[in-house]
Amino acid sequence: MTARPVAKRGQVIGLLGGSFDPPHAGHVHISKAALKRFGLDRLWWLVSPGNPLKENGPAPLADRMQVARAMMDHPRVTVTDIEAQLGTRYTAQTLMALRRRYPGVRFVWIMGADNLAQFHRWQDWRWIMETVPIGVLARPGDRIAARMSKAAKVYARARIPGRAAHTLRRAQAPAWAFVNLPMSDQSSTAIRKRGEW
Ligand SMILES: Nc1ncnc2c1ncn2[C@@H]1O[C@H](COP(=O)(O)OP(=O)(O)OP(=O)(O)O)[C@@H](O)[C@H]1O
Ligand SMILES: O=C(O)c1ccc[n+]([C@@H]2O[C@H](COP(=O)([O-])O)[C@@H](O)[C@H]2O)c1
Repeated sequence: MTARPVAKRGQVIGLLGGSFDPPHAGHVHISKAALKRFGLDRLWWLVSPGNPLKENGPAPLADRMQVARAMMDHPRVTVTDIEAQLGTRYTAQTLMALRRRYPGVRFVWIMGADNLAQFHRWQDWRWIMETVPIGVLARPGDRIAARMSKAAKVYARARIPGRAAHTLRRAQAPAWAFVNLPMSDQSSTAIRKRGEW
């Protein structure tokens, strides 16, 4: 386990949860874009003990952490295994625990478009929507599915236009923004399929 990340009151911290099995250039790309487009002070990579919706468990957490650290070298990004420390796996539980441990810090959930498309399958997804602002980044093949998703429809009125994405940091939930950006076609599945991990 690693040291718990430090955060100051008033900071706006983006949370990029993921299996990172393995981490890749797409993660680095969206992290830099998220910092900029959503006006985040910091971004934490929450390297998950295991996605609760995925049947096959990922590679050992220590291996994924090591590669993530080597790959994501940026002064405002922290790679952490805090979910394993908190004993949480579902995002709603993680957010509850983080909000308790970091009073005065504003958290923004960050995800790729593929996750918005499936978001309504997550545990307590409405609570997540109504508790933290959500920043969504375009991903090849998933933009339409994301925009047509149940979560996008149910919370259509809470959508902030992409050009105003920088206001997400101060927005009251429910609030979400979808930003288009030059897309990366990198994926962990493809890397695993090629036998490179
Ligand atoms: N190329 C990409 N473009 C946009 N978002 C991405 C990209 N790769 C990953 N993400 C986002 O980063 C977060 C963590 O992704 P994850 O670790 O699952 O990688 P992945 O490539 O999606 O893995 P897998 O193929 O195993 O599902 C998710 O919110 C995912 O949507
Ligand atoms: O809470 C849930 O029900 C839930 C269901 C699926 C995925 N998540 C989270 O979404 C993030 C992205 O997962 P993944 O496996 O696509 O990288 C990661 O932090 C998971 O814990 C969370």
